[in-house]
Amino acid sequence: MALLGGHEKKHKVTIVGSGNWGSTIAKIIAENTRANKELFEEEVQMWVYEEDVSIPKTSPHYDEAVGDAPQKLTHIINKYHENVKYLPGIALPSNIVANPSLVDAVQDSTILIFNLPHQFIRNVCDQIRGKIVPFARGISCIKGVNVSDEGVSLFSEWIGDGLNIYVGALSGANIASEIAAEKWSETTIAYDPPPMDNSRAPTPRSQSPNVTMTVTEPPADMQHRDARGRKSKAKLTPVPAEYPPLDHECFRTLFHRPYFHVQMVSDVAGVSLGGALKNIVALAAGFVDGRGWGDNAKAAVMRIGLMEMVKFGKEFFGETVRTGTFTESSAGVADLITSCSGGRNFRCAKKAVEKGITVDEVEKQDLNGQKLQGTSTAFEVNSFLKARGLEMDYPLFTAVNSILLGKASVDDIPNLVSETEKKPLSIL
Ligand SMILES: NC(=O)c1ccc[n+]([C@@H]2O[C@H](COP(=O)([O-])OP(=O)(O)OC[C@H]3O[C@@H](n4cnc5c(N)ncnc54)[C@H](O)[C@@H]3O)[C@@H](O)[C@H]2O)c1
Ligand SMILES: O=P(O)(O)OC[C@H](O)CO
Repeated sequence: MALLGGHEKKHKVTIVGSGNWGSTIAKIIAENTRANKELFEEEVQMWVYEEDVSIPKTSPHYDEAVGDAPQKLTHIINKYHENVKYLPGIALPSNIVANPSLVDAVQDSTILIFNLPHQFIRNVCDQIRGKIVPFARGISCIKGVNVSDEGVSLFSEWIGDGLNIYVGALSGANIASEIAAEKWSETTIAYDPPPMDNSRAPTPRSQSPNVTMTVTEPPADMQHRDARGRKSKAKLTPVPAEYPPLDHECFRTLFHRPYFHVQMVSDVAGVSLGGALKNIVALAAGFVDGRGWGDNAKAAVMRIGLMEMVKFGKEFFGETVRTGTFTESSAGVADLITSCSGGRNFRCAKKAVEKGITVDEVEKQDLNGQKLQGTSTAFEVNSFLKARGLEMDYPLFTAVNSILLGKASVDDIPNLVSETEKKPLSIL
């Protein structure tokens, strides 16, 4: 029987991750699957890294009979429709199912949303490799880059290559707590549909989208290209014609809300790098603010940081990366501004300088299990630059890493970045 959208099957969506941003994105998606039942299964699976959590006395869900006794986080989310640890005070739609089993949560899902701190993604992908729908497509909401001996890669591509699926990227000026409270914001989704998705695959014999199903191999000329324009390593399987197309319109419908406006673009590298590298700049902004230097100093590190973000993108991902993604989209300059105003990296770096303690110590004391991405990204990007003798070409990124390691102080920043003042302005 054909469904309303003219397709026999609907997409099933799983959110892999349930932290501050993961739970917020789950809320957005569950509202949209409920509103677009012709395209999506209403129920949304959310994989939760299981923990024992005590409900605080101040919570409306505190039960005298249970008291402070720890309960499973998945049980709490499914019973009270609230992630009391990572997104307290926000009602989650009842069509979100918190699932502690990663393999079970992703089973039969045709859309996978990866949303967890980047240090955990490797282990997660290892567990689900070969256990997902072969024609699934993904979106990575992770703000970080993957650095190895071979070089630097985007998490969207790293996940896609590992799982043999295509993965786009979502990033923007998106402080989760504001969006969860339905305060208006914008985001950018980079999705560059594989060519085979434009000429749909024949309907497979099996009626169930399980992993043993055989699907026709795409012709060689349908090989997808990665963000650097090279042939993608992922061996993609076409999406069967009985599903709604997984195109810009479909993803916009899945993510766009009246309070969360979506711009669709194709520059996956620019969007991903914007989200990852701004975290290093936000630490710098926190350092100078914590030192009491005020808005002029903060604007200076943001200016230099933006230059280094664009330079890094062009130098290591080639001309396919668009300068406009950094200077015009929510994933670029807008995210830089919001992160340097009220993000966790900014706030923790500021407090570290004010209190004379390390950023890691503030993270442990203040964030209740949430994870900063800027500290590890600063370290990873520095190892990558150092191995290539390029530290001095990125003086702000290098200064942030040196301050984190205790090898430089905030007072050194003006001298460390002063070479940038001698550079001529580029003509755009
Ligand atoms: N929070 C925000 O405002 C925000 C906004 C936009 C993007 N992001 C990005 O989204 C990504 C996810 O961030 P978040 O804010 O949802 O996470 P978070 O900082 O709230 O991190 C905690 C999450 O990590 C999980 N976790 C802890 N130990 C784990 C383990 N060993 N294995 C797997 N998971 C484990 C926890 O269960 C929890 O879900 C990050 O890349 C972040 O930069 C965050
Ligand atoms: O709180 P942060 O520093 O992880 O930043 C959150 C978001 O990335 C802002 O867009």
